[in-house]
Amino acid sequence: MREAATTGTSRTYDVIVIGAGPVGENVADRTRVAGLSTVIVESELIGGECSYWACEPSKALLRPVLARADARRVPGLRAAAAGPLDIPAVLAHRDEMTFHRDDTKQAEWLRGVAVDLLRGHGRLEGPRCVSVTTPEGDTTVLTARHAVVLCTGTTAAVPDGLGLESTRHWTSREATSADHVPGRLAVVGGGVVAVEMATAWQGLGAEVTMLVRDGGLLHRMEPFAGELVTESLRETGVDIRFDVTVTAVKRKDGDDGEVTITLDDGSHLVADEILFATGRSPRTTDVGLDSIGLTPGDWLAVDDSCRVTAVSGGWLYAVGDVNRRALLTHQGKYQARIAGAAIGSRANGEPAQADRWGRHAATADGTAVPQVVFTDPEVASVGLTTHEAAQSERRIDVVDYDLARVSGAHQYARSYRGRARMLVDADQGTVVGVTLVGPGVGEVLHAATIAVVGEVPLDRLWHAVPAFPTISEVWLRLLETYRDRTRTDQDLADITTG
Ligand SMILES: Cc1cc2nc3c(=O)[nH]c(=O)nc-3n(C[C@H](O)[C@H](O)[C@H](O)COP(=O)(O)OP(=O)(O)OC[C@H]3O[C@@H](n4cnc5c(N)ncnc54)[C@H](O)[C@@H]3O)c2cc1C
Ligand SMILES: NC(=O)c1ccc[n+]([C@@H]2O[C@H](COP(=O)([O-])OP(=O)(O)OC[C@H]3O[C@@H](n4cnc5c(N)ncnc54)[C@H](O)[C@@H]3O)[C@@H](O)[C@H]2O)c1
Repeated sequence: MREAATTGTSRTYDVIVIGAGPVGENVADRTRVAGLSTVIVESELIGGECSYWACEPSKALLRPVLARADARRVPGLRAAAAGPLDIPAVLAHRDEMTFHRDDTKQAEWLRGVAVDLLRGHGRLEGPRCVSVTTPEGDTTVLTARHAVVLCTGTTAAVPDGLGLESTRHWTSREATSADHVPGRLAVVGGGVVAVEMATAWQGLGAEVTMLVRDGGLLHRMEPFAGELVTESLRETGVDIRFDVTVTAVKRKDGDDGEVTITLDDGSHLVADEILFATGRSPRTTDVGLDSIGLTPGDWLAVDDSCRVTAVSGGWLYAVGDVNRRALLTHQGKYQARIAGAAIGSRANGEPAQADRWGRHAATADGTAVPQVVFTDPEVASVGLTTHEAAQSERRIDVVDYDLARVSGAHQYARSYRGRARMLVDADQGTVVGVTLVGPGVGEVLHAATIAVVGEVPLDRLWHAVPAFPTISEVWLRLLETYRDRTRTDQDLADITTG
């Protein structure tokens, strides 16, 4: 492969990546490993949303809250963990985890893997052509020999019609970077950001009210997940109001005053801050989609190798959040490894292995996306939910187990509350979905992911023995429950007679 070529303010590379979030970084690494000269364009910070305003800071805020909740359930620790959290220490830890929003180390990493970095805003100017406007206002034109990869991620979506353009409010960025605990925080939304941020800020001392338009929290997951999280948030003092819509938001005395929120039932709520955790929009409004016949602001549909399906010539890829397949860092990085390898093979004239579970197909996006929601209790899921299974053609058996009956859970916490569900494809005899809700279940999830991705027959899973006494023993209990339930009349006759 050829190295980068420079003429004046024009440069040619094999691959141009726009957006140096976790996904763009991984695409660039993989195309470089495949021997392709690669440039990455970043308009803000290398590391993207995840490193500075999403995964990392949110988990740094949540960790002390969840650790304290866990400690309070361990006999002998309750009194020691009764006190308030050391807020300056928590916020300082959060700032360390986000490197004080300094991306020097990430830039060094890019240099180390021989990826060129161009800071500025990238825009398509037609097939394989990208212009980059630097912060100083200069423009560089880049041409790609093989591929342009859009990894521009998403921004917070807020409702129209509330005048939010001129009313100070929080989105996920402010909720993860605030430097003080608000007295009263209203959280609009009932999805993942809403429940995590309500957990964090209530735990840090705010009085949180959740305003949820729909009838439950975490509505894309198994209903018992949202129910258990609701119960627990309410116990910690969060006021959760379902089936309400915000109709007006007004701040007193300009930017600094309290905010009055009007709801569609005519009631009002006064808070110090209001967080809109109401989903995401793709960052495609200003990336030159119109120059290639696409609509600015749209999500970018891709095939399993992450090639944009609406563009001919096979040169444009969209990887990570921006393709809407799974808005999760780990899944975007998985796509990045696959797309990077596919670009490498295609550039070398080799056919892509894009069949199901092939090297160049992000097959797991459709069957086995793991997710952990860091609430108390945690929610961990992979594969199908019961609702999704009902839409499929498959014959599915649903197996439930009360996690409180697992020995490891008893050891983990007194009065452990949790629940597990396993979905079995009755014809294949394999696990196609697992949801676990309970303290500490996040670390148990990967076994489920392996079972689903590996399509491990239940007959073989019996030989995967969970250590005693761990929460993983839930696997044995789920298998036993399924076995006992699916015994045939003949089996039962054999048992009673012999
Ligand atoms: C509060 C919150 C918590 C989350 N927690 C988790 C979690 O615990 N686990 C998890 O898996 N996921 C989590 N997510 C989701 C996760 O943040 C995203 O899935 C992930 O950041 C997507 O990575 P990405 O690289 O596709 O996009 P991003 O991280 O958004 O990065 C895109 C990059 O592209 C740059 N860019 C955009 N347009 C241009 C342009 N025109 N020119 C140059 N550069 C451009 C941006 O500046 C940015 O750096 C969370 C999200 C939120 C909001
Ligand atoms: N731990 C994790 O893995 C983690 C943590 C945070 C975020 N994320 C990812 O980030 C993505 C975005 O999360 P999110 O919570 O912003 O989105 P979401 O789609 O999960 O939830 C959005 C919520 O806002 C509600 N809503 C939408 N429009 C509304 C309106 N106009 N008024 C009132 N309510 C409205 C929806 O009903 C829903 O409850 C998720 O897809 C998730 O995968 C992951």
